[in-house]
Amino acid sequence: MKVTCAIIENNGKILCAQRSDKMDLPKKWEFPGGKVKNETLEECLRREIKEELGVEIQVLEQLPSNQHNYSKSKIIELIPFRCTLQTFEIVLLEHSKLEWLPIEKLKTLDWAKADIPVVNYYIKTYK
Ligand SMILES: Nc1nc2c([nH]c(=O)n2[C@H]2C[C@H](O)[C@@H](COP(=O)(O)OP(=O)(O)OP(=O)(O)O)O2)c(=O)[nH]1
Repeated sequence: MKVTCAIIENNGKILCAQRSDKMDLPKKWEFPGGKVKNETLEECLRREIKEELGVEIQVLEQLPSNQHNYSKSKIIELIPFRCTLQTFEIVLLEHSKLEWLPIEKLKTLDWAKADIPVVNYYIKTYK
């Protein structure tokens, strides 16, 4: 299953989102995004960010994907993109919490397993 996610940068901080109790991987931190349907990766990302946060984004670049096998039936290819905001009124529509963190603090969160290599790559590349 392909999943896109947005590493949204603003004022030197990165938007991190906590999954709600109703989602799978409850309470885990992630980058907002979701499953790719019949659309391009960028279309998926823009659609998901609008659905989850109510904002428009600019997509800057695609970063290396990471595959993680949560179980036999749940194998995720997480495809991250660096993004910025085009509109700024964020609303919490699906997640339980949002945090804007500086790059040095990203590691303090309890990330979904598939995100850990993505976080590590981002820190190594952009700090
Ligand atoms: N969005 C997102 N999902 C992630 C990340 N890391 C990670 O393991 N996942 C997993 C959690 C989910 O099992 C899957 C994404 O599915 P989802 O439920 O968020 O996506 P969706 O909005 O398309 O879901 P649905 O309600 O249409 O079923 O990928 C991440 O950083 N962002």
